[in-house]
Amino acid sequence: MLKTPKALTVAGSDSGGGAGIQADLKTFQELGAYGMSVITAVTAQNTLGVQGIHPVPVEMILKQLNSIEEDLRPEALKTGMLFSAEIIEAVSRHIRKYEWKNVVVDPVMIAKGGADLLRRDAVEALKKQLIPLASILTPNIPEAEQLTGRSISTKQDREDAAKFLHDLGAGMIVIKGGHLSHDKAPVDLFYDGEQMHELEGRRIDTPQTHGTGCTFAAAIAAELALGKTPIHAVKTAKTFIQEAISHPLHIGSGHGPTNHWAYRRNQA
Ligand SMILES: Nc1ncnc2c1ncn2[C@@H]1O[C@H](COP(=O)(O)OP(=O)(O)OP(=O)(O)O)[C@@H](O)[C@H]1O
Ligand SMILES: Cc1ncc(COP(=O)(O)O)c(N)n1
Repeated sequence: MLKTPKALTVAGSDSGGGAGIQADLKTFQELGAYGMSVITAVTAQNTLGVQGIHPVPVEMILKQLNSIEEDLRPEALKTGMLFSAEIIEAVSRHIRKYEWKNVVVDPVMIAKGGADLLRRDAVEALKKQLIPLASILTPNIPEAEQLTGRSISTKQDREDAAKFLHDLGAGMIVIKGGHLSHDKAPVDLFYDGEQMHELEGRRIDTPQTHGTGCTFAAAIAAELALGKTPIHAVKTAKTFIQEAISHPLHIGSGHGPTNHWAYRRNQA
């Protein structure tokens, strides 16, 4: 019997469906991994912004993790919005205890509209507890600046930041280029612990970029669950997000979601 690849997302729910758990599950499905979720926080959210955040109690997060551990152990997992130091510590302890492999950490901090998705006092827990467990860490440029305490403007700065994060314990790092200035291509920098690779992209001038980081990290996790190598996984994720941004859905009147089925449609 063929084994079904299973991928888990540990993240916040986005009622608007463009980011968080909802974006992750759609991405897993499109890439052929069976998707599972542990919800860390419920957000009331749409394309205009975040209207409310309700963190899930830690005991309930642990119950969700244990239910999956006992019966449905994933081949890969992805973390997104973790909101507090308490949640980061509980999730990290679980990953360590059960030696979960293929851990993609998207260090979500601030939503596109400016809402805090991670408490400021939780950054240290992220650095100390979770980053050392990351097989692949995927900060955007402002997140990499927060984690390294350095400002990042040049390519050399991005390479130095990737090395700094590797020294914190992350196995591999992708510094995403979405936040580079608008006249620049959104090149992502992938550091595999030995070599730097540039993941080329074409900038699409659109406001429909809600959940791009979630989708990108979820695509990496799905590919790792399918048994692909890290370099293959990040390259597929880059193509996946490029297609998803290139074929927007025009939903809502703010930062709309990307189009998760564009990749598969273009492969067909
Ligand atoms: N306008 C764009 N055109 C093409 N690719 C883009 C664009 N914006 C982002 N990307 C790509 O999308 C991926 C996610 O990058 P980004 O820097 O937007 O992450 P993020 O800020 O964490 O996203 P989010 O916070 O929305 O989840 C990267 O591969 C990046 O290069
Ligand atoms: C639950 C959740 N997780 C992550 C994001 C980040 O996505 P974006 O930066 O596009 O708002 C979000 N808005 N909501």
